[in-house]
This record gives sequence, structure tokens and C-alpha cells, in this order.
Amino acid sequence: MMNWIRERRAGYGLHAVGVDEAPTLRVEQVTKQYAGHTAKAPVQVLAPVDLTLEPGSFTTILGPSGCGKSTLLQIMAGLVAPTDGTISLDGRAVQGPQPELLYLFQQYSLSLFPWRTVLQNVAFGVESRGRRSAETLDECRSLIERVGLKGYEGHYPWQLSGGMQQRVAIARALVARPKILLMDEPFSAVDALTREELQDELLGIWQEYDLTIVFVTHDFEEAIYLSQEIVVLKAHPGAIVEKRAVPIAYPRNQLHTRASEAYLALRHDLHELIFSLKKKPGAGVPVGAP
Ligand SMILES: Nc1ncnc2c1ncn2[C@@H]1O[C@H](COP(=O)(O)OP(=O)(O)OP(=O)(O)O)[C@@H](O)[C@H]1O
Repeated sequence: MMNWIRERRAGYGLHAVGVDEAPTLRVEQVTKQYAGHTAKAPVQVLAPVDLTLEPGSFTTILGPSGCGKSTLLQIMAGLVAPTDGTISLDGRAVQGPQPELLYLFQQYSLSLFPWRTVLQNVAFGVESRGRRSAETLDECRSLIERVGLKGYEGHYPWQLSGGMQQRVAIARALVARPKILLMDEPFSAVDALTREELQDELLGIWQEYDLTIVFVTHDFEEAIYLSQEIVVLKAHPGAIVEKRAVPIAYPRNQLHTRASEAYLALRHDLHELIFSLKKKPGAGVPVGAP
């Protein structure tokens, strides 16, 4: 596997990318309370959550709407402060955004600059880290090719489909050389076929770049297809109710994997679990409520 990955990297001139191992990301006893809108008391969105993301792992956080998936991911990214508990990278506490961690917002297309071309948008990923040069522009071009957009370097986001815009956002993320990619429902707004294409692209990129990926979705089929481990959250307050390893080897295949016994058995279990957890979305539980 590793030889195959190195050959593909070399083919794109990307020797330096993702070579260093990602740090271990640890979530320990993390809770979150938000100020209540209607209730006077603050609302407990996350109960204590513990999670360890090993280098190179692909983990999906799955749960019903409003259970706190995005909040947990934003806390991991250092974008939102936990009320209690700690996030650490190889034992170093994370307070605020870190260069190793890259958070991809749910609405990728809105995160692109409409006045910048595809190449200029991707180049922003290096400019924002202060290392733009002729060499990095070549790296941007290689990544644009890697995500299947060769020939579109001079196009503007509004000239691209939703799926293509997401590919631009992924290339821009990769050029920043993150070790850990935190993705919040990235494929929820595209059609089913594009979604499958993007899932396969993402799996290829994950392996090629030795990334750790934490992926949020409420779609249990997407969770099974992509990940090594699925962490199921319940709502009110958000808390981990189950961690399931996905006993399916890579590379995965949209037709064969989804027809395999292991996939169907896990799909059945998760379907049952998610439906049992599904509650009407609400504003959460005021702290101190029974
Ligand atoms: N900044 C905020 N201030 C107050 N409440 C918030 C804030 N952000 C999120 N919440 C509340 O926290 C709860 C969890 O929200 P979050 O977006 O993390 O859930 P989610 O599982 O990602 O939902 P979805 O799948 O619908 O995106 C919700 O009840 C939401 O209203």
C-alpha cells in the first residue's frame, strides 16, 4: 500500500506533502454549554466527550440533527472553546487554530472567493500561511490536477458546478499541508452520483497524503462507506453512545462494498440505532434539567 501511495505522490510532484506522521488528537472530558435562547439557564450541548484520533485514521462522527456534531468538530479545530475538558495534539493542549489542523466548513462553495480564479483560490491556501512562490504555484497546479480540475485553473467559482467547487476547496485545503482534516458534512449538498465520486476521491486523498480525517455526517451509509471507525452521538445533551469499527478492507468500491455482507449488517445496526436516537430537534437541555 505504502509503495503505491509514494508512487502516486511522486507522479504529482508531491513528495513533501503528508510525509510526516500526523499527531494524535485527543479529546478529553470535553463539554459545551451555550447561553440559552428561551431558557434562562445555559444549554448543555455536549456532555463529557472522550475520543482519541490516531495518526492516519478515518473516523466519522454520526448522529441525528442537533446532537452537537459540528460543535464537537469546531472544538477539535480550536475554533470554539470547550466549557470544560481539553483537546491536545501529541499531548500539547490546543487553544485556538493550529497549523496541523484544517477545518472544512459545511458550505464549501461559500468559502471560495468569487473574485478569484480556481488557481488563485487554491493559492490562498499557501498565501494564508505565508509561503507563496513559483514552486508553490506549481504545487497548486498539481493539486488542481489531482482533484480532477486540470484545464479549469482560470475559471471562477461561479462557472463551476457544486461538486467542482468542493474539489477546489479540497485542493485549497491540501495545499496548506494539514495533517488532520476536519470535514463537516462536506457532501450533503451535491447529487447522489457526484457524492459517490467525491467519496472515492476523498478516500484516495486520505491514503495518498497519510491524513487523519474526522468526518461529520448524519448519513449512516456514507459513514460506513468511508470510515474505519464510526462514533455515534446522541442528542440532548450530545454524548457518545457507541463506537463501531467498520470491518471492511480498503480500497472500497461503491457497488461491491455496498453489497457486501459486512456493509449490510452494519447498515442494519446503525439504522436501528440512529432511529432509536432520533428525537425532534430542539434547543437542547437547560443545565440542571432532569
Ligand atoms: N453558537 C451557538 N449558540 C447557541 N447554541 C448553539 C450554537 N451553536 C450550536 N448551538 C446549538 O447546539 C446544538 C448542537 O448544534 P450542532 O450544530 O453542533 O449540531 P449538529 O449535530 O451538527 O446538527 P446538524 O446535523 O443539524 O448540523 C443545537 O441545539 C444548536 O442550536
